[in-house]
Amino acid sequence: MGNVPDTVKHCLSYEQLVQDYPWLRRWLLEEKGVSHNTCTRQEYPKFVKVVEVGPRDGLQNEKEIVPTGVKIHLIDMLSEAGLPVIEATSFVSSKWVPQLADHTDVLRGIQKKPHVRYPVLTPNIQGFHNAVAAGAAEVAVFASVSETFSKKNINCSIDESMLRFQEVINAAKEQKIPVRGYISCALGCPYEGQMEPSKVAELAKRLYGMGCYEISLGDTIGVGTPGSMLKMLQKVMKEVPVNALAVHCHDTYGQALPNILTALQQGRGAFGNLIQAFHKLPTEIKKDLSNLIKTEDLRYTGLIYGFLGRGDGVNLAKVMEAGDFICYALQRKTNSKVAQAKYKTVL
Ligand SMILES: CC(C)(COP(=O)([O-])OP(=O)([O-])OC[C@H]1O[C@@H](n2cnc3c(N)ncnc32)[C@H](O)[C@@H]1OP(=O)([O-])[O-])[C@@H](O)C(=O)NCCC(=O)NCCSC(=O)C[C@@](C)(O)CC(=O)[O-]
Repeated sequence: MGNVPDTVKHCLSYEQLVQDYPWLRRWLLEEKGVSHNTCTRQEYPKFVKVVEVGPRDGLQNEKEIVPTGVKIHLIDMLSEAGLPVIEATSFVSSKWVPQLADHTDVLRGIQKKPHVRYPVLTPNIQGFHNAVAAGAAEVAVFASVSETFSKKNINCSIDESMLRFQEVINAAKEQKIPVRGYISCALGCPYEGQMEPSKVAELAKRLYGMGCYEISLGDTIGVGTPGSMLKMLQKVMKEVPVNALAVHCHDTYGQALPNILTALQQGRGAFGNLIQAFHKLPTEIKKDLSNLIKTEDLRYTGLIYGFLGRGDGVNLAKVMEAGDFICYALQRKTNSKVAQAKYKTVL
């Protein structure tokens, strides 16, 4: 591609720029000897699955208990918006996460749509049994690559957590219930700092080997960059098939979107999201710096770059309505850029 700098070559809207600006086209051709036809776009997967985690991850650390009816309505609105997977709640200890103590009522109260999946988090066999009794048809276990984080989050070592998860996975297999596996701190831990990509890969391999159908790699505190994401994924992809990987990006430093785009360029097909509400995890673990990428923002980018919106049935306006609803219920201002944008006509 001649002397076109990498930054331009990799600019996602390069083709559009060249089309829109004849002087740029002429300059490239005459000065640099580059025909615009030789420039290619970055490739994205044809299909990207969005796992909406707002009702669980977004709400789990709200100090004031959100009424069960609000949670149910939020999930129903997200179902109406056409999102294919909505993580509904967690079957964890109410002493650890009081906000989600109403997990059974939430799961029983929502209007389940036939084509929508509603996974729930289950840290152990007790959580699994409770979840199944409440009607869960899919569950997720959540490990961490950091020993300290594991202790603080689920009160056991990584090895102990694996024994618990194996128990959950075995029971789930018997009932033909699919299990997702999360790995927290894949790009950094609030206690231990940087994590070795090879350790993430090893843990991902373990969880996948144990029977998780998908491994979601969590940038739990949002410290990743496209560079560290790429490095980590390259290791993990050697151990787990690419179509069984997902990313779950927090946006502490505003890097979630570039990190997701980097992952998508490697072929990842799924990632966790959050509609507009602020995201907070147990304050001790995440302070309130971290917030997940907003579904509206991700979807907007996806529509523009073409990796979302190809007849997948997700309605951005309805996702935004759900965001407005939960922000109103929590009396928060949205921090979604798309929701804040004044001019909506482009949508
Ligand atoms: C794992 C435990 C339960 C261990 O907690 P523990 O205190 O070690 O549990 P235990 O086995 O010693 O039992 C103590 C009590 O908890 C009860 N208990 C035991 N298990 C359950 C259960 N499943 N559901 C309800 N109750 C339960 C058990 O019955 C007993 O009750 P008691 O006899 O005292 O009345 C606890 O540490 C816990 O609930 N942790 C969850 C914390 C959490 O949800 N954190 C946020 C998750 S988000 C995340 O991890 C990151 C993610 C996924 O978003 C991705 C990313 O961003 O990286």
